[in-house]
Amino acid sequence: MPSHIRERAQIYRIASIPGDGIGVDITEAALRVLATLSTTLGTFELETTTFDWSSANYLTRGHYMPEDGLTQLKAFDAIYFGAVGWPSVPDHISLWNLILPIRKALNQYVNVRPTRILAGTKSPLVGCERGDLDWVIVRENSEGEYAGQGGISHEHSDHAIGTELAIFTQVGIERIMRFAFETARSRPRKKLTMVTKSNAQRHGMVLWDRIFYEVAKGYEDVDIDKMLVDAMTVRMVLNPKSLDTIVATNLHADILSDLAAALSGSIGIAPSSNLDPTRKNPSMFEPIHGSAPDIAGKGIANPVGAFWSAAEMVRWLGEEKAADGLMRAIENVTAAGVSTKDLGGSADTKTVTDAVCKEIEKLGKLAPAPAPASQNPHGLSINQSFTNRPVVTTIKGFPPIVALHPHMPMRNHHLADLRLLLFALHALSQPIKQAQSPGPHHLRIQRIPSLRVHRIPFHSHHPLDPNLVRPMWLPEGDDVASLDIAPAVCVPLDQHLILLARLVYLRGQRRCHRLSVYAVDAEKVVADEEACADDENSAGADAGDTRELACTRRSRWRR
Ligand SMILES: NC(=O)c1ccc[n+]([C@@H]2O[C@H](COP(=O)([O-])OP(=O)(O)OC[C@H]3O[C@@H](n4cnc5c(N)ncnc54)[C@H](O)[C@@H]3O)[C@@H](O)[C@H]2O)c1
Ligand SMILES: O=C(O)C[C@@H](O)C(=O)O
Repeated sequence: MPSHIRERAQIYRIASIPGDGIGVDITEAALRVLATLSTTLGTFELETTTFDWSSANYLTRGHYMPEDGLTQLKAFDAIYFGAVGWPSVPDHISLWNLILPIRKALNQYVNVRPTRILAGTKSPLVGCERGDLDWVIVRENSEGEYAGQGGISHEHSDHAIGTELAIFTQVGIERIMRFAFETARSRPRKKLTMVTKSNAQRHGMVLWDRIFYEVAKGYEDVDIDKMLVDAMTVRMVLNPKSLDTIVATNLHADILSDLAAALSGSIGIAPSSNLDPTRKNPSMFEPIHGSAPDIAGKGIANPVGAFWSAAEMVRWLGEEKAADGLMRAIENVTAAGVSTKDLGGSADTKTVTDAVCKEIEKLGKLAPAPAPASQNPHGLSINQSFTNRPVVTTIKGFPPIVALHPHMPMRNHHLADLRLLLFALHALSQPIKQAQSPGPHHLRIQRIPSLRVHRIPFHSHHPLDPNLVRPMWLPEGDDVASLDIAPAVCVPLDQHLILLARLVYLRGQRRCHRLSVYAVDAEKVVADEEACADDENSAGADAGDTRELACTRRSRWRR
């Protein structure tokens, strides 16, 4: 890597909610493992804030979250959750005052629950070997029996009536189906099984069936089948190999995923990701188990599900290699037979955690050096690897360059999705400060914030397809005066097309110009953005020639 280029570790802000019972033990263990991962790899940092929202505090304060709890969470890049629920508080109070409002308010409409038999562990199913059970359950996470509709009338009489209304909407079903198809398509077997109960439940479940087949038309490469949930339990036990990706309603998938976890060895190993695929809100990662009051405080909870959830969080944040490393470390430990009682071992939570940390450190020593950044002939330097994580590269004399390829589970086939590009704009609209060292020309971004953007009533033409008008996402708090996105300059760089664009917007009272550089190829969308200036300073910053532009920027930022 040329000496004038430095890569900075990416910083992510994590909200940690340990909750109750073993949620506290496994969250502590997971944060330790994450800290070891971050220190060992040096490619990312986590700034963790812990919230003491628990049943014990509910009993003393009268609430789990404060009134602005959900707003507070929105400021983070991701949420790490332990478990909630304690015998002294009715379960529907704990669930409906903490975890369910988070899932709902933060639009986490997908719950991904992978299950497989980890190295060194055994399924209770006779003859079921590693590889015979390798599933991803996609749980609809916002509606069904969890919609919160219903009530109790005549409560204190012999005629009490309780209703629990299951709500299924076209929008809700379609979006989960698309996510499930994309998930199935991304896996080697490209196989999706849809689960309902459309024989007995003749409205919402029938709608599920219909939409499943409609969405399937766009995924002819995915092999599909449909099961009734009762028969599905039989198939999971008797023919686990016949399944791969599974999509089911909120309630059905909740139940099936506990069964799946048990069939893969223990509920203690199973992870989950509550995702907002739009990435407008932080997603939440948690093991699927509860607070396990029967073993709480004994230090014997299996932390593997918590570690796996942490790996999924890191992956969602874009740190693929770190996630793979963490999974390797976990499986090296299970393969060595270091496991808790639920998996047939005798280790406690701390022993397993220590072992995983040691494995991470060992793997860190073997890790190859990061790929060097490439320098294009026009003076713009872009990280060559175009990985899924945001890469911040600082170049002496230039503002930082950010390469973003947000990990989009919904594959976007458009070449340059403006939303992604504006993520980069938003990232750079955060305070950029002149570093104290190493020199006056060295600029850096303090952090990449969570992608808090809001939709504004504004549309623009797609840069590559003038007929395609798309909604835009803009930096929070900034008013757009005008937008000028045009492929004025196209420079081929390693098989990537570089487009320049100019965004003019108001920041407070100032009028700002922002020049953007987009690197695009057929499969990836990478936004590479830089240069923002007050109006009076931006003269000459026209997208005429890349080399000239680079020079303009250099002199402007040197002042
Ligand atoms: N997402 C959540 O926060 C969540 C999920 C499920 C249950 N809950 C709540 O948790 C409380 C207890 O629920 P439950 O008993 O039905 O389910 P649970 O998952 O807490 O426990 C079920 C059984 O599995 C064992 N177990 C769970 N996790 C384990 C681990 N990591 N290592 C070893 N053994 C483990 C427990 O000891 C228990 O025997 C309830 O209040 C419930 O509402 C919360
Ligand atoms: O969502 C639920 O029903 C609570 C718990 O079972 C879970 O899966 O998180």
